[in-house]
Amino acid sequence: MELKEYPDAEMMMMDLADLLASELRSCLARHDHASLAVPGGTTPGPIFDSLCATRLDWDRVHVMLTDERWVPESSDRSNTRLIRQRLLTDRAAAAVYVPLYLPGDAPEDRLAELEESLKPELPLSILLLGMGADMHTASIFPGADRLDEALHGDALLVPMRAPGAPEPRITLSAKVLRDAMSTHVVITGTEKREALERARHLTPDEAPIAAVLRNAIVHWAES
Ligand SMILES: O=C(O)[C@H](O)[C@@H](O)[C@H](O)[C@H](O)COP(=O)(O)O
Repeated sequence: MELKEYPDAEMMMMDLADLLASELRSCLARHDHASLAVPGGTTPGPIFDSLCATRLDWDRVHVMLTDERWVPESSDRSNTRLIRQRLLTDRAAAAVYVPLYLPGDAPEDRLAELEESLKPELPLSILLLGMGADMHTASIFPGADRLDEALHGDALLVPMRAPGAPEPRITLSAKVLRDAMSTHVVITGTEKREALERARHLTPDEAPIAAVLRNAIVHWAES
């Protein structure tokens, strides 16, 4: 794992947007398309605000989420809604969106279709992850009902229910996350920095973020 510390979060978000753009450009120079997976939650919005205005061949970029809360897009808990509003806009409106949610009562109802549309995107070219103070990443939560399958199984996508998550989730599995060509984790604040340090000495079953740290660059700013 490599840790990059920044003087402040604003600078970190701008730098990360530039870094993701340059990785996308170099991937597009070698392949006909690039796949970019991004988290939802509260941290990455400013990265999206900057990245969406970047000049690149967005129509060859396939964008998806690392995980989704199983709520309709009209909900303000929807990560799809977040990236439609803040990433798939401006120049990036030309990107191809690969969904991680389809209307249905439960993630299990639409799992097969979602997996089919994900398959051609793998391995992911560029993966950006968030992390919770409980050391979850994507929606792979400690104590989740299908944690073992998400960490150690062959599935690409796993439905999840966890004490720390108010609604059912769907998440890329650790296998998909680990196979990404380039992995960045973005975190802010002292609590998450301490959680990261703890995770480095724990197993993925205790600290799911540990499953992806080996090849990741972690970007951190205090605030
Ligand atoms: O849907 C989600 O919640 C995310 O994709 C999740 O994995 C997120 O990255 C972490 O929970 C951190 O969330 P914050 O950035 O809100 O702290």
